[in-house]
Amino acid sequence: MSLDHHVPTASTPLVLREAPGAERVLTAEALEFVAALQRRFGMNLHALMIARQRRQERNDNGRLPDYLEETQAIRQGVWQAAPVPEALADRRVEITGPVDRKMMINALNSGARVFMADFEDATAPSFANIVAGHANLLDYRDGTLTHDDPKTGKSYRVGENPALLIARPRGLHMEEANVLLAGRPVSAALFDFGLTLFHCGRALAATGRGPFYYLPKIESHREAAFWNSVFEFAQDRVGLPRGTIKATVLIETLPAAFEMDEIIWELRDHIAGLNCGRWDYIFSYIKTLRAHPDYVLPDRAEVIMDEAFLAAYAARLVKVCHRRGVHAMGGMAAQIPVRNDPEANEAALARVRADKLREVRLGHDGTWVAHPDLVPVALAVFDAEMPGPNQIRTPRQEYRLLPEMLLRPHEGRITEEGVRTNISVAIEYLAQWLSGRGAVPIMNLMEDAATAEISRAQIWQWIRHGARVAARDGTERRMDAAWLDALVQEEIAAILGRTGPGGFHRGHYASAARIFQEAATAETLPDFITTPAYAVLNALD
Ligand SMILES: CC(=O)SCCNC(=O)CCNC(=O)[C@H](O)C(C)(C)COP(=O)(O)OP(=O)(O)OC[C@H]1O[C@@H](n2cnc3c(N)ncnc32)[C@H](O)[C@@H]1OP(=O)(O)O
Ligand SMILES: O=CC(=O)O
Ligand SMILES: [Mg+2]
Repeated sequence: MSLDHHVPTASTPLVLREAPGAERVLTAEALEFVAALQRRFGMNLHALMIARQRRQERNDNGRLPDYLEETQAIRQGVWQAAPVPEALADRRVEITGPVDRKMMINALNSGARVFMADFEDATAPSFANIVAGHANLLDYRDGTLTHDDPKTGKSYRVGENPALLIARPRGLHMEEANVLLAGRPVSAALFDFGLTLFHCGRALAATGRGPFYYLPKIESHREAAFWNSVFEFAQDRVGLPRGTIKATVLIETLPAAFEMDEIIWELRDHIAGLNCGRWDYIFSYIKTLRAHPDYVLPDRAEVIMDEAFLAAYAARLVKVCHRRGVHAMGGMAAQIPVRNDPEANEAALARVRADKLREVRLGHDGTWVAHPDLVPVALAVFDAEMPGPNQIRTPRQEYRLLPEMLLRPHEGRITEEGVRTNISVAIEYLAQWLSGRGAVPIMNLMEDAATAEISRAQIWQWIRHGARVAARDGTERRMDAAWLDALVQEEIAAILGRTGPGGFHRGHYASAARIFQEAATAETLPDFITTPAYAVLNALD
């Protein structure tokens, strides 16, 4: 593999690393497109990231999130977004997964209406993974996405009626460290969006099946306006009519939950819906309210969708979406099939079924599943409860969602089991992430970047506020850094016992434990665990 296909100049991006497939993905024209986006929008993005910090400082100084006064007219106005295209009218079950070749084919063939090809929560963003993901999308475009597994002898081909593909680029806070423009890394979000649009946009538009996107981790309507400008610029440049791109915005940060109308308004020509990204949302709740002792959450397992701030947010999302004529998508239950234990498997499926029933009855127009075996489970619920393609026009009793309802914490205990589980999940997940895997089964649950963020943020929050923990021996003790240190050492000993020294080293467990412990004991909660982890991942890649 050589980099001869791309000779850098001062004004073109410099690609620092080789990766299989790069000669097809990182063509001079495609890189020039990414560079054009970066030149035009890089400074705006920088300003938006500073605005995030400023808002967080205000939250840290005692302010609580609230509806914005200056956008009241948008919230109260009678208006709707541009109509959702026919291809997206019925999206009752969407499967998500990393941009791994075999999994993409499995997802496209899963029977779900939509497949979200995820460069974000489900993908560890090594350059190899990212470039391979983009190469897979090129093959999807060309009808050549096939895979022959030498280990199992299984052959994978995309079948008839594949799921509709929606791509999720990385979040606005991420950089692609391996592609520099004028000496600075380009935005990972612009990189992923730019490459997918440049390579696949026109082909998808010609079939009426795209280009469609999920937009992650947006924190404000200004960020939505940013994406809208990116879409307009990008469509003009590749020769697509404005309004061709349709995005579904994940409402997965607490600040964004207060700006749902405004986000739809800013993207009104380019939006198809909002989605309850519940896992990042819980993480964002902890992060946004990190300085406030009254908002400490109980064990992660007790932070459930039908209560407190999560129930209020889901209800608001359905209400706002339907008022504005777009889809209100549900989210991901963490349960996945349990192999070799029929009873545990049935219990997991029952949890997923109950979650999907709650969503469809609340008014959601579709939902997410993490695994092909869960597609029929979710489909059965939505088919039984949702006779039409969606519920956008189904009238519903609406009630006013006050700011305090969107902020109300769950009640429940913090237990030693909860503390130990968070430590174990965070270290195991980070080790897998550093090994190149972004979605992982741990203790029979789907874990990805969002769920792992909750685990590590909870430990930080409990230390910061000296939470009282119900210990195994029946006593109560305060969470502190010294106890965390002892528990991390125990966890490391247990992992070493399981893996042996070679496996421990190869599995990157020491780095994982260090990244986790530093983040959990930092003076200020670090914004994203994937930022320090990315520096390590990129050095390993
Ligand atoms: C918070 C959020 O952002 S949620 C969205 C992001 N997260 C995700 O997308 C998670 C997606 N899910 C997954 O990655 C996986 O299901 C995991 C990691 C949870 C479990 O993976 P595994 O333990 O490997 O699952 P399992 O062994 O049961 O897989 C069985 C088969 O289903 C396939 N499969 C499992 N999940 C998926 C998926 N989401 N998409 C496509 N195929 C899948 C496997 O590749 C495997 O295929 P094969 O039989 O052809 O080899
Ligand atoms: O991206 C989805 C989430 O739950 O986080
Ligand atoms: Mg998320």
